Amino acid sequence: MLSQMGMNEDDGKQKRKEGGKLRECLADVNISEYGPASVYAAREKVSGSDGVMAGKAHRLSTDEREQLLPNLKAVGWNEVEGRDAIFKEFHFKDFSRAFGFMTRVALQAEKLDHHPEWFNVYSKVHIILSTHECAGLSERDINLASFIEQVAASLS
Ligand SMILES: C[C@H](O)[C@H](O)[C@H]1CNC2=NC(N)=NC(=O)C2=N1
Repeated sequence: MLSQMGMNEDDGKQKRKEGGKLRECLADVNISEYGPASVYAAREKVSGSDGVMAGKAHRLSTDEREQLLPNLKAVGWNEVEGRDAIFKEFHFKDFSRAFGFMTRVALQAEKLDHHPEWFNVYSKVHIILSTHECAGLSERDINLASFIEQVAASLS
């Protein structure tokens, strides 16, 4: 089977080892905490009667930006030219850690109902955050960026 895929026995062992690393990266992720029930419960908790997330995301004011953006810029986030959004490129030791990072962020994004725009190639992850509903940066982006920084720090 391995030879059909152009791999030898050692390659197979390496792939199995890397797969184990991915499982390691996710070992402390409590999936049940992010299960569908808790996702909808979380939305229920914050959404109004019409099911929309409470507090429509408003674009950050100038004062809010002056207060909130410097901390993110200090850890490598940058404003996107020509768009009201922020961007950061993350580098990990290998694909397993990069994908473990994305998995944890994805689960939280689903729980918050606020999702990143992202690109992954092997150990690199590019993330852009902006709020589609207000076509710009909102507090939801700041909150998600803060969560993303915590996960990245735990996998560095
Ligand atoms: C229907 C769904 O709740 C909305 O489309 C959510 C989903 N995730 C989202 N993610 C982002 N980044 N911005 C949004 O406005 C947004 N809206």
